[in-house]
Amino acid sequence: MNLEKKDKSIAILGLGGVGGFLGAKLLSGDRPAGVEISFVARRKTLEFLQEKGLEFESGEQKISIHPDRIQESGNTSVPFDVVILATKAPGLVTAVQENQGLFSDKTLVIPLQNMVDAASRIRSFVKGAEVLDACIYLISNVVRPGRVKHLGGPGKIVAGLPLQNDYQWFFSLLEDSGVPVKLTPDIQLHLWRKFLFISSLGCLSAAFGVSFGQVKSSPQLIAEWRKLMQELVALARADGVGLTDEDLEVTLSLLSNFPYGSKSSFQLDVEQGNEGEKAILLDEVIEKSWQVGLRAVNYQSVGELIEAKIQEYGK
Ligand SMILES: NC(=O)C1=CN([C@@H]2O[C@H](COP(=O)(O)OP(=O)(O)OC[C@H]3O[C@@H](n4cnc5c(N)ncnc54)[C@H](OP(=O)(O)O)[C@@H]3O)[C@@H](O)[C@H]2O)C=CC1
Ligand SMILES: CC(C)(CO)C(=O)C(=O)O
Repeated sequence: MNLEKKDKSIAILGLGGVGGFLGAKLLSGDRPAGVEISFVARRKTLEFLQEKGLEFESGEQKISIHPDRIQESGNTSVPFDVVILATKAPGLVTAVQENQGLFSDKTLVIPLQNMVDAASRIRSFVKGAEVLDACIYLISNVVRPGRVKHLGGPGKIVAGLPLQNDYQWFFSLLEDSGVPVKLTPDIQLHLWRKFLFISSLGCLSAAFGVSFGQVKSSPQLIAEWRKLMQELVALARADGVGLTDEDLEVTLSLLSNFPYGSKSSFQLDVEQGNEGEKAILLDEVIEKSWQVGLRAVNYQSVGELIEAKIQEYGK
């Protein structure tokens, strides 16, 4: 890859499943000398990274990785060329607000949360930086703070088209590091299709305490899942995004890509008595449906079951 004369800098904010995966890929790949990579972390993750670096496991590969710089979240002052946002959805806006030093009007910002509107929520806090709608196809979890295990998925990033052409070096670097990239004008459709899967299956599996395999083998659960997806399709259409019944069938078929015992991360959170990304995956679906005159009654029903489970497991 040819770099321009000016050096380039990349910050990853949030070093969990997604941030750790990308950090490990970028740092263990064939990185040109002019590219600096920094981690922005907090609490136990920060301590572990400072002491031991990032421990990353994928299949047979087990590596320990040290970025060029590790910064404490909330204590950042130098703007970067690219900032990857990899916190969970509920903490996204706060993380951005408390790290405004990372951004300038020359920065490209890539939020990777499972949300349909992450970019628009943070745009006013990033000092005129360009923010791309984006998502990542991956299964990668924190084993303990600072230690990340990649379980599956290519880590492919799908993003909207940047307004300027200045960022090709970054997308080439990702590709060269083994992270596939697709830039598309249809990013809203991609985000909604992903959300269709993550939100409906996450809520269903959390509400009934079932693995993906159990869902697949139960006609009754599949019927419940369809009802949730129909409510999302209606909401997407009200939002001007043309999800179709075919998207719903494709989403159903995605279950075959997962091992029988797979669980959604939302279900794992609920089983720990945590809300996890409930605000985005469930509460806002109900609220936004209401705002456009739809009644997401099936989401409301699973919401009650999930609330009871959080109370039960949280005791
Ligand atoms: N994991 C996956 O395979 C996939 C996840 N996603 C989505 O990507 C997003 C991230 O998920 P995931 O990586 O699993 O989440 P994790 O919880 O594993 O990682 C989030 C990390 O962000 C850190 N963080 C939160 N707030 C801040 C802050 N203010 N400053 C610095 N660090 C912060 C957390 O630290 P702390 O522990 O201190 O809170 C944690 O280390 C979610 O929206 C998820 O739905 C999408 C596709 C796949
Ligand atoms: C479905 C899965 C495990 C993989 O994309 C996921 O990301 C989630 O549950 O949030």
